[in-house]
Amino acid sequence: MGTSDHVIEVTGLRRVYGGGFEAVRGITFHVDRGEIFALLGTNGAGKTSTVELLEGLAPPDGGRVRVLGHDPYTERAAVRPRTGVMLQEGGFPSELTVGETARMWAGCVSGARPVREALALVGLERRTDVRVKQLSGGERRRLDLALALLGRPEVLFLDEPTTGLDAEGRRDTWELVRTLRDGGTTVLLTTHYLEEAEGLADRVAILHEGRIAAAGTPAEVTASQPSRISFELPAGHFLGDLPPLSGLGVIGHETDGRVVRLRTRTLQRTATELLLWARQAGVELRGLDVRSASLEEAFLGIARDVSAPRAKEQKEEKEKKKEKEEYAA
Ligand SMILES: Nc1ncnc2c1ncn2[C@@H]1O[C@H](COP(=O)(O)OP(=O)(O)OP(=O)(O)O)[C@@H](O)[C@H]1O
Repeated sequence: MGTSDHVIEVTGLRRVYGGGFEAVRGITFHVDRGEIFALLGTNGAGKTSTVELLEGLAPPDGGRVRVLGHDPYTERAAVRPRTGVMLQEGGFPSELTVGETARMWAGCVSGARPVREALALVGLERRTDVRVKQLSGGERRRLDLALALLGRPEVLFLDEPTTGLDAEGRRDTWELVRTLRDGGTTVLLTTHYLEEAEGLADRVAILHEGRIAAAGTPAEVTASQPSRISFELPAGHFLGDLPPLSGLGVIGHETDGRVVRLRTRTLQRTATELLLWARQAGVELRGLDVRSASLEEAFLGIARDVSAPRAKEQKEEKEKKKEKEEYAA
């Protein structure tokens, strides 16, 4: 792996499905040892298509993947024993019990941790004798995770590990992922729970239509989006009574009855000016709420920004085609 601490290295990666559909369109990123890296994106953005290439389940149609310094597809034997994989669909024999399934799996892994320990990590130690088919959806996800952990992997791939889990199950899973990371495991995961990714991931990449639309720490990604301030207009006051909004650094506003919502890229300045005005006017700003953009807002903003020019292009193309057809007729 050279001197680099990049446990996962992805360069110009492409995946094209039969019929020519390009699901992954040249993406580049890396994950360092002991990092939690979250791949986020709307449905169909290309997350699973990417993770499958990292797991060595298919060869890329362009670009390069390295996991622990090896090509996960052509050098599977070198990579597989050091990685743990939790797919979206586990698919193990449903007639076996939890314990039998885990023992069978452990038999295929060298240096496996004790089955009891793996099941205890995910809170399934009391379900050892239950048949897999009798488990709830959330319990199956936990069993998937226990199996991925059996080989004490250095790198863990988790594709939507908390889908189907209740709030407590999700919290426990994230806690476990954090503990594994603190123990030096490198984790690459996908999730639809943006709030949780924000608290958990060291770095994220937002995929949109097969491309990386934004990447960095959650703070870096959210910094590109405006902050928000909302409050209730004091009785007897109107929007026009506030100092000129552009002078406060406000870049957009809306009202809903007496509630005012402001957007700003200079949060401290706008909030300070607003509070100074309130003090001078001797009024209270009820329901005052001041907040930086969340990862969810950044996510929606990015999806909108990337889609808007595409939608415009498509509309123009349609109009041109219509004009041509009318001309031909
Ligand atoms: N085997 C396949 N053949 C053709 N197209 C596929 C195949 N698998 C996935 N796709 C398409 O590739 C695109 C990306 O799919 P992918 O499953 O990677 O997205 P995702 O980001 O994981 O979505 P989700 O959040 O819904 O799981 C989608 O448009 C999907 O329809």
